[in-house]
Amino acid sequence: MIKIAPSILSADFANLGQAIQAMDQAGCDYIHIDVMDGSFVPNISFGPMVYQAVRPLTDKTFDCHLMVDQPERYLDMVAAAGADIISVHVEATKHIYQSLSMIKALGKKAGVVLNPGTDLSQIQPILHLCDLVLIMTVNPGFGGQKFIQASLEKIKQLKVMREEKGLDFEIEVDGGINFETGKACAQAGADVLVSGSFLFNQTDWAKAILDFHSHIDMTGDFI
Ligand SMILES: O=C(CO)[C@H](O)[C@H](O)COP(=O)(O)O
Repeated sequence: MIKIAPSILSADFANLGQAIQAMDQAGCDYIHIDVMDGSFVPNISFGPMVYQAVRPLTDKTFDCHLMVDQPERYLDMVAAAGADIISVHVEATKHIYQSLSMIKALGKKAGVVLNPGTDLSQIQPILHLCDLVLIMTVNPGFGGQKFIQASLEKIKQLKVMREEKGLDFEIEVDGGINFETGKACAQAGADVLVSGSFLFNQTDWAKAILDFHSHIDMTGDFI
């Protein structure tokens, strides 16, 4: 079944803990937490100390998206602070093989992320190290942007690559995800939908998560 990962970038920061607990109760699968450094992306968000503060509030998987240059510098810290999946941008490091190996050595699931303009060929040599591949469906840095339709072809190609190589990493998508774009991504091959502004703007989060599932159920071929 498709997994739903609320991006807490769209939460009310004055009540961050409550928002995470409410999404947990609403039935989400992962909690997606963006770490932005103001350099790799033009925005600044949460750091390891925020992970540490909210970690005791839920048992859900913390899905850490590192939007930072030289992510190797932060792997120890986010791992110790409670991240379960740690994803690094292939564009942010000269040493992607080493970064993924370090994440694995820390006992965490390793993910690689591709910006919309990055070709899948960039990650071909390291796919066997990945538990998750995150396809950005907007340019990273901000919530509330429009889904980039060309991402669908990339998701389809990645699914084919996974089958051809006999691998089992999850395919995650992030940016502009609503019921329609989420359904299209699931049809293309996505396993995990990150949703920020659309999900947080719904009045009933539990219903919205169920609705994500029912929208995707309707197609019948990926549940
Ligand atoms: O990584 C991100 C932006 O860089 C996000 O996870 C972002 O929060 C997605 O938000 P939305 O669903 O509103 O597009």
